[in-house]
Amino acid sequence: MGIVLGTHQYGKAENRVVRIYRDSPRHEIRDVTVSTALRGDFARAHTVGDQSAVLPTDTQKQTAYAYAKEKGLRAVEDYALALARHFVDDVEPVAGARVEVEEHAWERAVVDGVEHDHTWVRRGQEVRTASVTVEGTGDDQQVWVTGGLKDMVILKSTGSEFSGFLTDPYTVLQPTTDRVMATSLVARWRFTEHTGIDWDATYAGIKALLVEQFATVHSLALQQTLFAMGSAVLEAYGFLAEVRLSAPNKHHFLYDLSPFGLDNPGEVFHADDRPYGLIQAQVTRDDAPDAGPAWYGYTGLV
Ligand SMILES: O=c1[nH]c(=O)c2[nH]c(=O)[nH]c2[nH]1
Repeated sequence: MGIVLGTHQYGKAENRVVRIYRDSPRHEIRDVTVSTALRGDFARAHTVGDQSAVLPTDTQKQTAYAYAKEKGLRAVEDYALALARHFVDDVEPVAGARVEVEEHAWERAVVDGVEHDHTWVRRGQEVRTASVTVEGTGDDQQVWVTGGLKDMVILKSTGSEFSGFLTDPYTVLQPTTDRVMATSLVARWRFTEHTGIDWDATYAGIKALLVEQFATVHSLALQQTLFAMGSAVLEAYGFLAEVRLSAPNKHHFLYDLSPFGLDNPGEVFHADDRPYGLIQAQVTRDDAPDAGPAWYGYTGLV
C-alpha cells in the first residue's frame, strides 16, 4: 500500500488590515479581512519537512499589510488582484494564489448635522466580499475574480406567500398568502472580465438590484425571489457569468395572543433564530465560461 499527498494549499487566514488615507484633513478608511492561500508543489514540506519552497505564512501576512501601503487599498478587487498576482509572478514555487477579502464598511459620524472628517460609525449592514485566483505567469496567466456580499439582513412585511406545497403525513405547515419574509443574504458573482471594471460602482449597482428585486417581486417562495435576484443581476451586467445565492429563511411565526383575548392579524411575531430553512441557488448565463477554480476557496480542502 502506498500513501500519497493529495491537494494541498497554505496561507495566512483572516489578516485584519485597516488602511487610512490621511493626505487631507478629510481622511478615508478601508477596513478588510484578507486571507491568502498559495498553491503549487509544496509536497516536500509535508513529506520530509523541507521548507526551501515555502514562503512563510508570516511573509504572506506582511505582504498583505505592505501592499495596503505600496499598492493602495481602495476597491477590494484591485487589492486582491495585486496580491494574488504578486505571489504567482514574483515567488517562484507558487503556481497559483487565492486571495479572499471581506470589507467591513464604516460610515462617517454625523456631528451637528455635518459629516465628520475622521470619525466613523461601523455600518451595521452587509459585508462586501471578493476573491481572486491567479494561475500561471506571462501570456499563460489566468485570472478568476468573484465579488459578493454576505450578512445583508433584509425583511419584507408583506408581498410574500407560501402555499401549494407538497404534503405528506408529517406536514403540519399551513399555507399562507401573506407572511413576513426575512433573510440574511449571501450573494456571490463571478466576473468574466477583470480589466476596465468600476468595481465599486458595480458592487453598489448589484446590491441595489438585489434589494429592489426582494422588495418588488411578489414572492411565491424564497426560491422564486432568489432566481429573480440572480436574473436581474445577470441581465444588467454582461460581464458576469453567474450569481450564487444563499438565503436562510428567517422564520417569523405569528404569536398566539388569543390567551389574552387579543386578535393578531399579522402584527406580532416570534422571530425564531433556528432552525431555519436554507434556500440556495446558482443562477447562470447559459453560455457562461467554465468556472475553473473561481469557487475553490482558501478553506476549500476540508
Ligand atoms: O420560501 C419558502 N420556501 C420553502 O421551501 C419553504 N419551506 C417552508 O417550510 N417554508 C418555506 N418558504
